[in-house]
Order: sequence, then structure tokens, then C-alpha cells
Amino acid sequence: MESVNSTATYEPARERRPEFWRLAMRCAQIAGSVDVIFFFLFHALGSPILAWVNVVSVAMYAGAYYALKYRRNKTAVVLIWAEVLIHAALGIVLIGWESGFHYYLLMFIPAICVSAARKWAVFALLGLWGYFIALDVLMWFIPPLQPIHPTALHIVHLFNLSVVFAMFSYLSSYYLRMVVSAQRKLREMATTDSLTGLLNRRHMTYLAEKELARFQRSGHPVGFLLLDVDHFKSINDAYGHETGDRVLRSVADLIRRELRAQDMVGRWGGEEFLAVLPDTDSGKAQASAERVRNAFLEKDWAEIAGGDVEVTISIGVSELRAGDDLSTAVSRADTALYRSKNSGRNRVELETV
Ligand SMILES: Nc1nc2c(ncn2[C@@H]2O[C@H](COP(=O)(O)OP(=O)(O)OP(=O)(O)O)[C@@H](O)[C@H]2O)c(=O)[nH]1
Repeated sequence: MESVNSTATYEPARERRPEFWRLAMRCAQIAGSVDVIFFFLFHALGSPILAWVNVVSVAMYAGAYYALKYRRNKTAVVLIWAEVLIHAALGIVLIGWESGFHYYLLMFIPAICVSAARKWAVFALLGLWGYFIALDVLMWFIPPLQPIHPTALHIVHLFNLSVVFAMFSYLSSYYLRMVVSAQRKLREMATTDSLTGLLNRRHMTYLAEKELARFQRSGHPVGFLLLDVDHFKSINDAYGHETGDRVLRSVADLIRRELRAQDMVGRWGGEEFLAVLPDTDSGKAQASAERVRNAFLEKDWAEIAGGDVEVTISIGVSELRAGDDLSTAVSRADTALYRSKNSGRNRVELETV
């Protein structure tokens, strides 16, 4: 399985799917423990050969576990496949199809589908299907070589069925968790700005458009703040890009903290941020903007940038008007911001009528 994956990219398979290999280690542990139970069960049920088969199985799972631990994935995969294929065949040939050892083969189906490249998955599935059918057909023609009492056979059947049920449930819930967490990560990547953790421009646009639609229905006021860090280039130039990034993260945190939970804040450009304030007219939006501006003055920026630096912000404020689209509302805030920059920065300017 590893060799198949490693053709897709130079990144080793282990690094690309660490959870998969962790799961494989857990499965090797569980399967080894089940085989310990089998050892005693078969002794008790009068099938010493199968009991000793389980000793070999435990050794193979232990080998697979340590192979995985020391990153010998191929060896582990070969050991696990060999164990399941041989164990199923021996169980069926010795005590019969009704023992239910063939159920374990079915557990490879999801494992093949999620871990192998499509081309190889088809071959592996076909091979598995052929093996399964061959065992079934074989048992039409030969009787079990070491039959056990029908009640004992029934117990083994129920035991195998229960183990396979439990393993399938465990694997399914694991795959579900993996999918849900991948979806969450994707959603996060698609909606947030990686540097600041604020909404990115695309998602901010989407949410602002929704707010616009709400305004058109209800007429509730919506305030817009366009915020731009003053002389940010000189911070980058004086302290370096990394410090600039740190400052930007703090700027984002500060804006987020000073606004209300229902206000939407996004990174609009390099050092420019947009905030959309639902149910807020221009007067209240201006007051919020002043609060943010004052928080910048109170903050100890030297702590973040390391030198004798002060960071201030200029803010343009606008309020949504009937017939506005998003770009009109933002561009009015932009004009106000421009005035704020031209009037000396570190100011809040309200749109002019
Ligand atoms: N560190 C860092 N810098 C960035 C990032 N995005 C944009 N910048 C920098 O932000 C600076 C913006 O410079 P200007 O547009 O001249 O604006 P300014 O220096 O803030 O001046 P005013 O806005 O006029 O006060 C540029 O030097 C960009 O390289 C970023 O993600 N990280």
C-alpha cells in the first residue's frame, strides 16, 4: 500500500497519512489481543492446531506493530495481509465455512479503498474477491479437516461475527471522524486568512452580501469600517517582515476584541481590514471606530515589535444606503479612509453625504 501511494508525490506515505498508520498500529494491537483470546478459546473447544495457529498470529501482529512503530510500513502491511489471509483459510479448512473466519477478509475492502491508489485498489479488490470465492467453492468439495462440536462451531461463529462487527464499527467511526475533521479544515482554509485568523476577503464578501440582503428586507442599519494601519511599510522596513507579520496579527486581534461578537471582521488587503457592523448606524459605527483607534494608542506595541514602535490606525466609516451594492458601500468608506490618511492619519473619518 505504501509503495502505491509513494508514486503520487515525493512526500513519504507515512508523512501524508499519519492517522492511517496510527490506526493500523491500533488495529494490530486489537487483532493480536483477539488472537490471544482465540488461543484459549480453541484449546477449550478442542482444536489444538487452531489454538497454536493463533500463537503464530499473535507473533505476526506483534511484528506488524513494531514494524509500524519503526516506520517499516511495507513489512507491516505484508505481515497483516498474510496473517488475515492465512488465518481465514486455515480456520475455514480446519473447522468449516460456518466458523465465520471469512468475515475477516471483508474488513480489507474499506482498508483497500482508502489506502491504495485507484488502479491498485481494483486489482487488490479483485484478488480478495477471488480468494473469498475460492475458499467458499473449496469448502463445497471438502469436509472440514478438524471438525469441532456443532455447539462449539456456533460459538466460534458468533465470536467471529461479533469481533468483525466491533472492528467495522470502530473503523467506520474512525473514517467518519477523519472526513469530518478534513471538512472542517477545508472550510477553515477556505474562509479564514491564514496570517491573522480573521475572515478572508472572499468569505467577508459573501457575509457582507448576506448582510446587504438583510438590510434590503428589514432596513436595519449596517455600518462599514475600513481600517488601514499607518505607515506599515516603515515597520516592515525597520523591523523586518516577520515582525510586520506579528504586528498584523496583533492588529487583527485588537480590532476583533474591540468590536462586538456579531460584527464581521476580515482582512481586506495587506494591512487593510474591513468590518461590517449589523444593526449599527453611522454614529454608532463611528463610536466603535474611535474605540478601536484608542485601543491602538493604549497598546504597548514595543512588546510586539521589540523596538520603540508605535502603531496607529486610520479608519473610514460609512453606512449602508438604499440601493447600495457592496462595492459602493466599501468605496464610500474608502473615500473616508483616504481623507483620514490625508488629514494626518490616526483618525476616524465619516463618509460625507
Ligand atoms: N509583514 C507583512 N507586510 C505586508 C503584508 N501585506 C502587505 N504588507 C506590506 O504593507 C505595506 C503597505 O505599505 P503602503 O501601502 O505603502 O502603506 P503604509 O506604509 O501603511 O502607508 P499608509 O497606509 O499610507 O499609512 C507594504 O510594504 C506591504 O509589503 C503581510 O502580510 N505581512
